[in-house]
Amino acid sequence: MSHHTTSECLSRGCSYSPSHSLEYTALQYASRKGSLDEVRYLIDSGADLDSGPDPALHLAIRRRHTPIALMLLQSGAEYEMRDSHGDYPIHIACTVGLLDVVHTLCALGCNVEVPTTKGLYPLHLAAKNGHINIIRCLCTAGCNIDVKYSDNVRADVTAIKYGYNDICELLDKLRATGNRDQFARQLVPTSKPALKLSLRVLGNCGVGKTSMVKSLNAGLFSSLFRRSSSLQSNKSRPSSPINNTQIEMDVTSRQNSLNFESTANYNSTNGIHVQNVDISNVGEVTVWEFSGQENFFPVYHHFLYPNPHAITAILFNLEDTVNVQIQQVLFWLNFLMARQHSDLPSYEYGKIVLVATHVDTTRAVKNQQGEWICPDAQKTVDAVIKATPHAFNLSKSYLIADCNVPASYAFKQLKGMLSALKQNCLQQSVGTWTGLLEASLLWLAGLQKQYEQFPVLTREVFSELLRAQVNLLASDCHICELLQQLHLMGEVFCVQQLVVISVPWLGTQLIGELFSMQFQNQSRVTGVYTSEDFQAGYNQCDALGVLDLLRSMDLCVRCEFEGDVEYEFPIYNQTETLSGLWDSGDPRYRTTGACYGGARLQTPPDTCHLFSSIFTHVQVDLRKATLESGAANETDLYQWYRGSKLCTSVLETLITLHEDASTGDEFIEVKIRGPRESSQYCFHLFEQVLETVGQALKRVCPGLLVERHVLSPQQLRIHDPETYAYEPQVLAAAMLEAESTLDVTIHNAYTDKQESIIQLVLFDDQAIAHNIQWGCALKVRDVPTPAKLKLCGLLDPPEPHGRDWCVLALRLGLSQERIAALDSQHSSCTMRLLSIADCSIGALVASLHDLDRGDAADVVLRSAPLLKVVEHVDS
Ligand SMILES: Nc1nc2c(ncn2[C@@H]2O[C@H](COP(=O)(O)OP(=O)(O)OP(=O)(O)O)[C@@H](O)[C@H]2O)c(=O)[nH]1
Repeated sequence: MSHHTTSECLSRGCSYSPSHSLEYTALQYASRKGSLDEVRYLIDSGADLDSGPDPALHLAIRRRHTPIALMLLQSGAEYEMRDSHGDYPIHIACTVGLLDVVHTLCALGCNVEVPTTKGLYPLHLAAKNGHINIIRCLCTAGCNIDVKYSDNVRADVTAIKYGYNDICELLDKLRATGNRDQFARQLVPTSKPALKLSLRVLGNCGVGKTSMVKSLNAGLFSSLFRRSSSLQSNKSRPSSPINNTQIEMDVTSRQNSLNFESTANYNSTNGIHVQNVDISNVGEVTVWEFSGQENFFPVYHHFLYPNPHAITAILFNLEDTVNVQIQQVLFWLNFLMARQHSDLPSYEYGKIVLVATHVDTTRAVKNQQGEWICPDAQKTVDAVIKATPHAFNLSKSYLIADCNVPASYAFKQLKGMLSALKQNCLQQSVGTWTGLLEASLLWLAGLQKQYEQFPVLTREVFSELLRAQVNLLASDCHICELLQQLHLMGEVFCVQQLVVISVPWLGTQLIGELFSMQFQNQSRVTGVYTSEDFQAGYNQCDALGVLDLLRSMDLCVRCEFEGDVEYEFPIYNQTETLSGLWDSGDPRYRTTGACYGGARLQTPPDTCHLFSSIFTHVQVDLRKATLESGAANETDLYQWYRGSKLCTSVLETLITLHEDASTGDEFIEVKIRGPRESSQYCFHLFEQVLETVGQALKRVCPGLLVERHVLSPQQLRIHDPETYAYEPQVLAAAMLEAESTLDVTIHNAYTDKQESIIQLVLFDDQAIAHNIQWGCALKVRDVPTPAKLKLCGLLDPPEPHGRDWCVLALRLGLSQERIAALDSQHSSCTMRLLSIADCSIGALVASLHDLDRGDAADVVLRSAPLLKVVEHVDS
């Protein structure tokens, strides 16, 4: 131990050990050194946990190795024992400030009122070192707050002496209120689960989301009333929004079928309508109704977080053609799955249920139970299930409803599903109800009134208020857990450092207004606001607060130019593309040897329209990255509607969103150019921009599968309006087959010429090859998780000819025992297999081909990374 640590320790109150003179056991050594693996191994091999005089536990805590200390405690290490300095573990933990360890010690029932040999109590030690959360923990565990140090000093006095007034104040208040026991009891977890179900309702405009929620909300009497009102609304309802002529067109034009605009003949929901609905036999359910209007989609990922207590309903209208129904449902299913982390087990997101609506206006008939029989609905559901084998949480059973009739079979079924989910959750007893949660729920109702105007607090203010008004002893950990529970229940919405205490306000008054068509039509075309401008446009509450919240939700970026602060909202940017943005006549890029390169990011062929709701987030991240890189970099970023241009000294990069008018397919194009001899620079900037774009896509849509197609540099150089894009699976297959990757050349179908891999991705500079690793040589773990999930859909189901995951495992050299051992971890066998397979991507593809699973091989080839930039190795 160094001299420095010695004096530090002495001043902090716990003792100093001349440890090098002691003889340690292996466990003591490993614990002191902080080697978790060694400690685990030694514990497993039966090492004596408590050999002294300085036991492993004491040593680990002194060196602040929390995980080791916790492991030793879990394994039964003795904690009521002094070390060579006369300290108990609790003394050391209170001195150095290991809250988790103190927490665990208290939970194990350790004595919190034992003094050190110098007469200091744990409370004094924590007070002296300013660990207020540990003070809370000790008080919760029942320690005497009036206990006096040997010179007759109380802990609050110690705190004052060392300048920790907050601790003194806490102890004073505790003494004054006399509610300490009640506070402590509130923090004790009960066996009752913290459970409130959520129902998320998604679908295009006018499919019946609002009507369904209203019916769900209707009591017996109002339900009688709703039936008659619905008849009226049907009468007044003009012909269905999509008429027959349009249906004919839909077969060729996917865009038309994915019409996200609402027709004017009903009141379309704006934003996200969040409400509590009390359902008989189920109890309170938070219902989230997501508007079908496209302008709101960019915020939905914030609300589609993992929640095993949720059911998500996707509605579709039976008045549409089957084709349109399928496309709409697939859109929403892909939209949802894109927002799920593919590596989380699917139950984390709850079940997805399809609901066919408007059955009353079709020619469907009812059976004796009152259940609708509708072949069209069946066709749609079958097609959707077939197209998405990897949607593991999609329920096979679906509902058919007239959304305006609450007392019908479909609603009974829906309530049955919610009730079954509740039973299921109760059995698994997820989450723990505490008195604190209960008290907080009551308290929140009052707080919402108090902050009605702008119901947003920082976590810090929330904690302060909660402690002042609910529970003085709630530690940061308690509050963190409480906020997670409240967030999951839909009672609050936490984003970064902010807590929104009224979720309905957030969904309707804030998002519903600010991103409505009406507001967007009046917004500034550049999307750039000063806080005063913003206040003028939205005067319901303080602009700075709102801007802070929107910034936390990544909807705008705060930019400071020479002391002036502006907020950029790519979501409002309606600026047209500037002409001359990518001027073919620019002399810098006309010389021979000028560098050109580009890529097209696409979602898989069977998906469409997933990028529009994300692209503004790409623009947010591009702005942030530009600000972070600093002005020193001579970097300028121009942004317009669906496009950005980055100018970095001599290089130009264009990032644009395109939609193929004939198919509705979308892609993000990234193009770069630089003068001659800038290949290295181009290559690295290009990869960096792709990384930024990729990160933004991942942030919003962690489950989105993105393919990287390569644009022909030959054609980019001559500004050919129709540039050929090489498909990733073609490139990857060619590279796999070639003896040497650098020799690969590929045929350009537009120009009928060959282009080499060096030209395609290395800016015609072979030297760059030293800085990269080719995709096929990467390991299976580098396959993006969404692609792995897709493989699960293909390889999990047992195959009569054994062409499934079992045989794949054998081919990859994984023994039977290994596979069997894996069975207990993940829900999908393929996912387990891919998580441990240590072979290259190329080997995986080869094995899949050997198994005659071209479909699975294709998924890998399309989505595997093309290359990976490795640490700069100078050639
Ligand atoms: N006949 C019939 N009409 C329905 C049914 N469901 C909804 N409607 C009618 O269709 C219109 C639109 O329904 P909403 O429930 O408002 O649609 P929505 O899905 O909430 O639409 P947005 O709020 O725009 O996202 C209303 O006039 C409803 O009365 C149904 O099952 N049968």
